[in-house]
Amino acid sequence: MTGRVIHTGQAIVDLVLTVPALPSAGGDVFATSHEITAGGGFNVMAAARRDGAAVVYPGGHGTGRFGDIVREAMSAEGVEVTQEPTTDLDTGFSVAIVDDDAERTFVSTLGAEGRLSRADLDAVATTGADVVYLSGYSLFHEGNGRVLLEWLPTLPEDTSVVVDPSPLVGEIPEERLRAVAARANIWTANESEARTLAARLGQPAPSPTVAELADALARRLDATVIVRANRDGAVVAGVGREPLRVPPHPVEAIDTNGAGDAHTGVLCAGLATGRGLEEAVRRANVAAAVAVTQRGPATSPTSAEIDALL
Ligand SMILES: Nc1ncnc2c1ncn2[C@@H]1O[C@H](COP(=O)(O)OP(=O)(O)OP(=O)(O)O)[C@@H](O)[C@H]1O
Ligand SMILES: Cc1ncc(CO)c(N)n1
Repeated sequence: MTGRVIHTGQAIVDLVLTVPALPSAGGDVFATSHEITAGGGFNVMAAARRDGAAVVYPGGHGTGRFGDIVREAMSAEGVEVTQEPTTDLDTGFSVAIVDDDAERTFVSTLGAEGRLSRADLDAVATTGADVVYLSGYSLFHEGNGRVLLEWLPTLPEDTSVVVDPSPLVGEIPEERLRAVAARANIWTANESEARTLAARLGQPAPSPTVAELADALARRLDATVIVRANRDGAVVAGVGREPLRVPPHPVEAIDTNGAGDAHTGVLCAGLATGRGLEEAVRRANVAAAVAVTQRGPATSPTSAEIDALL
């Protein structure tokens, strides 16, 4: 059965500034280049669309220049946008400062995206074939997070709920993580955030290998856990199964930004279009590998490109 990817994150604008080095606090520097693009959760949606899934965006989007940018980008990728634009607010944005080592520093603010309501989510009429994607950016946002946590228990039993808890900023109470865990089927995180998550859940540190980390998290969360391990590919773990290492697609990385979003988008697309978990992760590794060979955030390949490389 084919379902849709219901993306409950936020489509916001990225203001990307490339600098030789970050100035210290109070300092000044000229950017060597700049770019204004749709970003944030849009990258996940674009990746899922390109791998052939129907994608629904129930989140907010504003009226103004930034709202126009994200709407145009979502329309170009064929994302179904269910809300009308918010009339009294523009779309939010991230200022992303990229230094010479491609290290990114983000400061983000939500506009219309910060006003998710229960009615917005109910309007999607999620079915058991659909895959719901949740990210830390919305789960740990005060207003949106509360609405999402109230909505999760109302989902059909068969709906897969995929959580990327990034960013695990600040003091996220363990009870909030537990409330998400009560409904989430699949957690996916990069290695450093998987370690942070394990620590928040009381996992005694240090957990030596990625496979052991994924396995420990799967038990703690009572769910399938995927740990993205950069140039080592990914590990899939679950309760009652041996952790499985899914090898990387070997490439020469140029810009790793957006690899995680491409990975998660293609993972969700695979599950929504009826692929098995392992196959979905294999495809996600290929898509993320292609994404790191190109500069920019929404650089995920099409289904045909992934098929050709598998
Ligand atoms: N150098 C590489 N070669 C091959 N595949 C890679 C490489 N770097 C990343 N990948 C692929 O991209 C996936 C996600 O990368 P990573 O583990 O860095 O996640 P992330 O930290 O969430 O990414 P991001 O840089 O977008 O935050 C990996 O699981 C892997 O499949
Ligand atoms: C999925 C995702 N990635 C990145 C950001 C930061 O802009 C966001 N809001 N959502």
